[in-house]
Amino acid sequence: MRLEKFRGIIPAFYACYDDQGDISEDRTNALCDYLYEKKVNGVYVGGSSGECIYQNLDERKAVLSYVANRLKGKMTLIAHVGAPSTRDSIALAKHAAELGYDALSAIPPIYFKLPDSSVYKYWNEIIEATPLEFIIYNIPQTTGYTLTTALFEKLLANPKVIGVKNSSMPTMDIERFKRVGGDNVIVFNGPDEQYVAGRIMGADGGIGGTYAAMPELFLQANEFFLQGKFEEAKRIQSCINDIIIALCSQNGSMYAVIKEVLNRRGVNIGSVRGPLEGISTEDLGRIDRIVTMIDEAVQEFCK
Ligand SMILES: CC(=O)N[C@@H]([C@@H](O)[C@H](O)[C@H](O)CO)[C@@H](O)CC(=O)C(=O)O
Repeated sequence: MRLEKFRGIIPAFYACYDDQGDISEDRTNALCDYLYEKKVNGVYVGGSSGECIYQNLDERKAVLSYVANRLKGKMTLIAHVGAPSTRDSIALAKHAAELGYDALSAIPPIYFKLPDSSVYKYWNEIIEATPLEFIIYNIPQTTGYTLTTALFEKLLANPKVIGVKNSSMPTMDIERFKRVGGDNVIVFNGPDEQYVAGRIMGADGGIGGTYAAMPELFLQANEFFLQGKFEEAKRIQSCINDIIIALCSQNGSMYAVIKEVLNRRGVNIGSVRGPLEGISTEDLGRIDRIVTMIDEAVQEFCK
């Protein structure tokens, strides 16, 4: 029961900028309200989709504050606090704890290739800095570090470690982490393209970078899974994958394209920070088509 609040569809929260590219409280609030109305189970704040890597400490603290002020008590809040140094990660963790977040999460150390002992120490120092529970973030394709089941098991010896957000591509990794952790550990599916497969392999829910562009579809995929309607789940996943491929096939980065999709859906959260590329004029017409794909899929599956 304790972990029930972490199950389901948890969109990775996007960075919300004003027209000058600064963090915008109003636009952050607008994204919070949109996700609340869509009835998602929680938000994962300040991760990859939050462009954490391109924001300074004060900006990241501000985002954590704005989201907590708007959504605390309305849904589950997870703060991603991974930063280049342990010191900054701990500062973010303490800030999130003061704001009443439900759990912390962090990528492993980046840039230098560090041994498992350093990664273990880094995560443990964050975990020990606050009373909050902790979710490990395994995303080898961006960090270059792959969490092993052995290190996962070692980390789980600390009862504050409640699970892993697994963004590696093999769904077998989900099955292995679940095997090690058992029922008292939450495993999140990371690759949105295989949400349904991840659930079948044992994931308890998902945290995803494309969920907020089409929350209705992921919530419905989750429902189909829970109802044992696997044919329908497979069909909606297939539609979602067509949309994700389109989101990733433009001149602008996937996040810039998603932000324009959201703009068309009535939520303006600005664009992306360099070096991520914004959308081009040729993208505009193609984004119209993506919005239509989402609308048609919602009409077909979410009655
Ligand atoms: C590599 C990567 O960015 N993976 C994404 C996916 O949600 C990804 O955007 C999606 O599967 C589309 O490829 C998430 O796992 C990351 C995420 O949720 C986050 O921290 O923002």
